[in-house]
Amino acid sequence: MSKNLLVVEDSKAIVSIIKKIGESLGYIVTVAVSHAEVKKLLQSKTEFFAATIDYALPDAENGEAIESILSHGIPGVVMTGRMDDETRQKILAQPVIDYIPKENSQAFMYLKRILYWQSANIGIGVLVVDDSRTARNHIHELLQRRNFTVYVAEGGEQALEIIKHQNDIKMVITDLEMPNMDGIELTNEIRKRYNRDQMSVIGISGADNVNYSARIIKNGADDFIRKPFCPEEFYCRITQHIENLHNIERIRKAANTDYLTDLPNRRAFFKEAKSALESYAQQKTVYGLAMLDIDYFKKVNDTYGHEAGDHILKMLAHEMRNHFNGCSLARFGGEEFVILLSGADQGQIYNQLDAFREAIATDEINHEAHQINVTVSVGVIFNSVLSIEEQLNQADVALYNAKENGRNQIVIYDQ
Ligand SMILES: Nc1nc2c(ncn2[C@@H]2O[C@H](COP(=O)(O)OP(=O)(O)OP(=O)(O)O)[C@@H](O)[C@H]2O)c(=O)[nH]1
Repeated sequence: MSKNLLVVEDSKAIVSIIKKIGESLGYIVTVAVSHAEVKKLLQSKTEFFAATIDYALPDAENGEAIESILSHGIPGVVMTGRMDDETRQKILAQPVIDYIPKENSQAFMYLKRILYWQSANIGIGVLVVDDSRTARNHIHELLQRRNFTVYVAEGGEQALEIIKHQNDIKMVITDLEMPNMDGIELTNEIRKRYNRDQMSVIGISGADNVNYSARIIKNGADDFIRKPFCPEEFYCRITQHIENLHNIERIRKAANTDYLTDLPNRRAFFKEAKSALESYAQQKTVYGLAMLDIDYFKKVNDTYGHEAGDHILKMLAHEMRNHFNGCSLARFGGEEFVILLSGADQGQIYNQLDAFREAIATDEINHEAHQINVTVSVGVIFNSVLSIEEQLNQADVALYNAKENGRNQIVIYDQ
């Protein structure tokens, strides 16, 4: 669902930039050019997810709009042309999401990141570990402003218990000096279970010991923040680490996904299928491994064009997801797909595959002005003790036979 963003700004040029940024991130943007307009909007029924607030407005030159907005529980990012330390301190003394000096175009790039993460942070868990309640509460409050789901622990053992049960946790912020298990031991324990691509660990300490920062990083943490810290620095570092995790996840997904159909690719399938076959063998589950290929696909491309061919591949993947929900699916390349499915017995698996074959043969796929019919041939192998590669070869032999026999049919590999 789209979220409302309130943009408080009296410069038309800046309004237009922030509006574009907000809309590019899917926000519905409402603009107020004065404090009077802000007050009016705050009386309305619109619920604002966040606000960007210009510090100086014609009728509120000293940041009065900030308090109005924050007092309505709306998280606000303050944008200001004033660079003096007094203004900065005054703004940061209030519970704002962040403060951005409008120095150059980088300020707007930074705003875009904040607005993106303000929404994307929902659902990301961060665990705060500190034996001091005051310190815990302070960090908890800072993280909540950024919409993270915050968990707290008083020490290392409790932290490990929470991590075990909450799989949304992507970051742990830990104090270093704690009784029983300290931050360094905790970091070590976390790294035995999660690598740096999976969870970020940040150490925090107010101790004078200058070796702490290097020590915790050498023990597996990603960063160190010295207390007392200013919220600005805290937010910059947190955002950077969350972005790193997100980028790694994106790269991993891209490496394992077929760009056209969004199905797992060959590499991802092998990994998934190997562990599925192990568990089928242990539990004596009946399964079928099917290779599927679109018939005369070259002719489809030649007749309707490559785009129509792409559309058919996407539609076929969509239908596969509908028919084989919960099974391992993949596009192996070209017009070739793989399905690994379990069932009560071979007959039931065969019928499931045949229902799919029939649905594809019956469906008309609309592309531009054309209604296109395609059929698929399938080769399937049932439970086997051979390696996955060999099983796939045998399914491929069966697929070849299905093509030879006239296509639009399923052939079972005769073991
Ligand atoms: N549109 C589109 N076509 C693709 C893609 N990948 C492979 N192809 C086409 O798929 C066709 C496969 O042709 P062939 O291997 O001759 O097989 P076929 O025409 O389907 O014939 P049979 O498999 O024997 O029924 C070729 O024309 C490829 O260009 C793709 O990503 N998009």
